[in-house]
Amino acid sequence: ADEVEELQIQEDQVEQPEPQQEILEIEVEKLSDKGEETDLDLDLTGIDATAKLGDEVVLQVDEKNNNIAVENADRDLDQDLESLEVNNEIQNQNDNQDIDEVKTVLVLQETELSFDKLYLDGVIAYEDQLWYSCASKIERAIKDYKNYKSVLTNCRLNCSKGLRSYKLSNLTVNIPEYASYVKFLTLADCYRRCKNETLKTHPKITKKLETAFELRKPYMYLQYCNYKLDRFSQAASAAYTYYLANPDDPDTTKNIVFYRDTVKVPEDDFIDLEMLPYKEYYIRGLHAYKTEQWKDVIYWIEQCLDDYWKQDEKCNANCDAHGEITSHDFATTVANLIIGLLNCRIQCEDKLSTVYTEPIPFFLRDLYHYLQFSYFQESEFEKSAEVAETFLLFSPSHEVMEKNKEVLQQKLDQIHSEFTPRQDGADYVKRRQETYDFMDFLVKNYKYSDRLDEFDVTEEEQDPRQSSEGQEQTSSGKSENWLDKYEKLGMHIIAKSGDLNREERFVIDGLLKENQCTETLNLIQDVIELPSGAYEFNFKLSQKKLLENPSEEFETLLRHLIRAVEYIQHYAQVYRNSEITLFIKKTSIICWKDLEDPDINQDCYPQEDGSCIQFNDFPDSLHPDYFTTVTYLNAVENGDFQFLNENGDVDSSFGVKCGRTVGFNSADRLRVKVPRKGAQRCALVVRYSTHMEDIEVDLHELLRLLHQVDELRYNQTKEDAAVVLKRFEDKGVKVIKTAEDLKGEERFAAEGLATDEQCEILRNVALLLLDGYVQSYGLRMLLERSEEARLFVEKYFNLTKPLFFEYTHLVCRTAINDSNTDRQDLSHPVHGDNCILQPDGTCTHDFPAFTQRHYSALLYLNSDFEGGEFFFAHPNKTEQVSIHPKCGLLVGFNASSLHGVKAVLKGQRCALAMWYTLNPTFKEITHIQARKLLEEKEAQEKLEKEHDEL
Ligand SMILES: O=C(O)CCC(=O)C(=O)O
Ligand SMILES: [Fe+2]
Repeated sequence: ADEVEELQIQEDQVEQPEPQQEILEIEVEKLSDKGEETDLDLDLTGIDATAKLGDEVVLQVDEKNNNIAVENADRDLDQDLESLEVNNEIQNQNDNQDIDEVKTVLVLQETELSFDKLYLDGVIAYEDQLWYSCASKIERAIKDYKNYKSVLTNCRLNCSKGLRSYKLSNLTVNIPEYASYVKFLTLADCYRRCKNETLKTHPKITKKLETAFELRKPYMYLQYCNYKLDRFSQAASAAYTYYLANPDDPDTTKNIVFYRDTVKVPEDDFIDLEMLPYKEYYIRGLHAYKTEQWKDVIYWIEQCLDDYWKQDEKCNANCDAHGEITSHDFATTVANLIIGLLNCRIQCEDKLSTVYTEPIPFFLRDLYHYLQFSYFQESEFEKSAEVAETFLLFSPSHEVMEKNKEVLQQKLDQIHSEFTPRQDGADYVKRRQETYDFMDFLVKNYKYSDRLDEFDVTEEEQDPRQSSEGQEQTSSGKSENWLDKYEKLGMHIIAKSGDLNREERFVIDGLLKENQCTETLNLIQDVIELPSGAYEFNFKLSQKKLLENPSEEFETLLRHLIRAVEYIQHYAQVYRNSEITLFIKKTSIICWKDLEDPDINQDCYPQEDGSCIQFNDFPDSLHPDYFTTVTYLNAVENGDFQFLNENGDVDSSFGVKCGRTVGFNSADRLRVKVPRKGAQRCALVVRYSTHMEDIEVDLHELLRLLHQVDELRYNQTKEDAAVVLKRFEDKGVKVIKTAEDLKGEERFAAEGLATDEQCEILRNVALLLLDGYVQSYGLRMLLERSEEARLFVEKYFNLTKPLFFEYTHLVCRTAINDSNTDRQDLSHPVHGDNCILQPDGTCTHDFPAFTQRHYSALLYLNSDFEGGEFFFAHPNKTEQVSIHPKCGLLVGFNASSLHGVKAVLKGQRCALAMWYTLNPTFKEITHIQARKLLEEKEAQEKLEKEHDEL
């Protein structure tokens, strides 16, 4: 009995890893089906030539009358015939063959049709609406591309492992310099030969074509052509496959929803057609884990690991093709190629950790955790110990695993002995470490002098048109472009590295707006005091608060904070102009207040991270792996930030204010001036590392929590669209213009969303807002009407995900001069609300556009003015249809629709303008705050009223 109990207790001590979950983020809209159905329905007798390359095709003389075959005969076959060898010989090479069974056989030879040509043909077939041909060509293109890629990879692997013979291996040279070249020459020769011998086709590839395949573009065509062929599960899988590589593409998410909700393709039929085996095993393993089928977990996760190593080897081998040639100088070119190669190898782990659309943190390491736990459950303690030890190579002294290890040591009676980790895992960790160290060294000692090479540019001049469209560019071009964009958004750089003596330092203004600072300061009510006397708020604390007291305001504030952090991270990354990713290592808000205890802080230097250190404790040199940004949240007199030099003297110093951001190496010397009595000096401090394993777990955990909060809230508020729309109808809301009337998709105009009285109140609110004073009934009206409008848009467009306010404002436009009524200019030029209209008429959804805005609506408040028509526009900015506003009229549309407002000629035009988003990260905070304010005001007014009545 003793033993049983012991077992119980120990098992409880073993903690389980949290399974990662990925939930499809899907936007909703109907599948846009361009034009009428145009399927041919010719009743002809065709030949079935639906075979793939390499198949034998027997000419069938039976009647077949499906239009697929017709289409095939029509076009597909004609084209293929050029590359077919018609093998009319009777198949009698084999003497034993019975003559009666002889058939005429067409052999499709694997000849010239390579993926480049197939893809092009597929696209042409798509344009010609030859759906069958399109689908089959694209499928073949994809297959050929896969084959092509795998040949290249295998050649690389086989050559580097010496599995192929080298023709050049007899080459002997005596000059040492030449000897060092021989290795590369033999490898290159082997690779070239291998390719020529094994490639079945000889595609002509351009960078553009390769990118198209890497971004899974062929699946976009495959999806549509299969859809037209009514092959819905195949179409759904193609759409899903495309989505995974392009999760931000709104059309694809729409399509997925269409297949899922309208066509009712079962969830399991959405298959990632590019899925690598280990990912599938991982998913199975995780499923088993959730259902506590330990044997299955072991089986699948072991399989997963096996295949992972193979894919990792391939990923590493393919990095050979990663370098960029940026110089004419031999040694510089080789050095740059090596850096490109290492960089690429470092990214393999991230790449392979992406099972869905985002890398799963600690993917590889946690495979060992799943195994460790499952082996334990199956009482295979030795194996459990082995994988525990392997896990610890990835994260030495990981608390949970250390505990588990102790349990295992007791179980196995090996109290003080170490276990032996797995060889493959150990090798991996070692190689990874070496690669990191190598790269670190290079970054420190070689790459840092990068800017010295600025004149060594061999690239062609960029086509300026291309660069404005955000095409691929050299890394330096890219960041300059970004900095320009940031500058346009009001993020003004006030001091850069040149001014600040140290390479990485910068100071910018305008990273946060005044209200963002105020909001963020509102967050920091629960803080912890640090030994230095400073106060800290962090994501760990916020998780706690979110769980204990889940207010929507706090939750939204947190989302805003996370967004701000991501923004700052991006700025820092771009500023450093480094290809090395900065991972967020730790985010905190640090407030220095005047210190009650004057002894603290006497002889140490207060730091932005809330510590206070001795001068001697400053590191001797900068550390290239760590970077810090500090974004101030309030203006403080006498709370300067000071960069110090080697002697501890002030090098440069800055006053602090909301939005000012300082970036510097984490090992840089600096000092914070602690504010005077009564003041507090708060800043958002983000520390970064170039190592992925340093990534802030609390941030991920918080994101997961926020996601859960969303799901929960949403599931509580879901309501059927038809029911809601009926309710609107009963209240007198009527759609007076549909998408068709308004000549575009996802547009409507409805009347009855506000009464004359409500309009009047809102107009007054608009005017009162100018003075910053609104009475509660005005505020209530504003919230009520905007909520009705939001709900109507959500339900009218039949969105299956909730629509959130992103930005709301009341705006009145007044005619400049009432007498001037022949103006032709626009009050608001033609634009899309979430994209930037380019001169060629396309509207690009790029930074700095508000790409998070998915839908827009305007609730008009009056009609007693002249001009001021709202209109939808063509890409060339000419008018499509126009609408004259009136009270209660709601115009709703997809935020990408181009539109404008004509000049107001006479009088004043008032409207409540609203932008909505499907992404809860962008929820409007002021809306939530206004609701809170209203509650407070109403309570106060009630009190006053009671008081009056007394
Ligand atoms: O006021 C209107 O009718 C439209 C305004 C608008 O399009 C905008 O502010 O983006
Ligand atoms: Fe607009």
